[in-house]
Amino acid sequence: MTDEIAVSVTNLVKKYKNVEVLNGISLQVYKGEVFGLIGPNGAGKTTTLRAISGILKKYEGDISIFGYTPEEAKKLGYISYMPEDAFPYEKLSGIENLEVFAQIYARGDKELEKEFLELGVKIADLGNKIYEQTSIYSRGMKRRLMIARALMVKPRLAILDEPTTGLDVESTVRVRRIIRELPRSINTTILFSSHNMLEVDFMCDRIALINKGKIVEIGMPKQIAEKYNSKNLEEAFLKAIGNDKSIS
Ligand SMILES: Nc1ncnc2c1ncn2[C@@H]1O[C@H](COP(=O)(O)OP(=O)(O)OP(=O)(O)O)[C@@H](O)[C@H]1O
Repeated sequence: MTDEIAVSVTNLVKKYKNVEVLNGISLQVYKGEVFGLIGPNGAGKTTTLRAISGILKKYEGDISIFGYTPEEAKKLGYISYMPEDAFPYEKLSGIENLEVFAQIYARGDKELEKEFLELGVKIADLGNKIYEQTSIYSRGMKRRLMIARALMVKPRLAILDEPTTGLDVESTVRVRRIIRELPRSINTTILFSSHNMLEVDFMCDRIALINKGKIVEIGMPKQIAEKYNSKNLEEAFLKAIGNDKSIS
């Protein structure tokens, strides 16, 4: 991690038919960081990630990705985004799915394409199943393939929307390990979302707690827990939003 800023979001506001779903999000992610955007269902995580990834174009406020607008950064190939509902092409095998993406990102450089593919196979870690059609994959296998696809191209910024949601224990542990360990070796910054406040301690350098379209806290998980004199982030979150009466 360095002091260089990878993502800077200033006063991000998003309205749908005059309803503000993001009301003034500001955050910064440093280069090389694993940064978690954590909050309950409907808090605004996906909307924030879609704006940062250049998919959501209409919003108020400023977003800068390594000094570029999200759309510019996307065109430059700096961003790799995995949506919450990312699915492989079911008619293709796992490796063919990776090949399609490797080709696009390598932009004609055959050596680079090979390098991406090798890394993708390693991250997915699906053994011989990588050669089988993805229609037979379990949910966890599909998710691992999608994460491999997003990370194998060594993007400057990988944005993963709820990478562990709905996975069983084994797949969750594997995915958490990838997110925790890979960025350093491939020089990537990771921004991901989760509504599981208990998993992020292990995964993140820093987190932002988001609720009802607002950031309620930003910092290292341990510091936030300590600030609210809480044994974990879930408890700290409830205290931060003024709902600590529910804790016995
Ligand atoms: N296209 C849309 N039109 C209207 N409202 C929307 C639209 N997309 C999102 N919203 C609303 O914006 C709010 C934030 O949604 P968002 O998907 O960003 O939350 P989230 O934190 O990612 O939730 P989850 O954990 O359930 O995925 C919600 O109230 C949602 O209903």
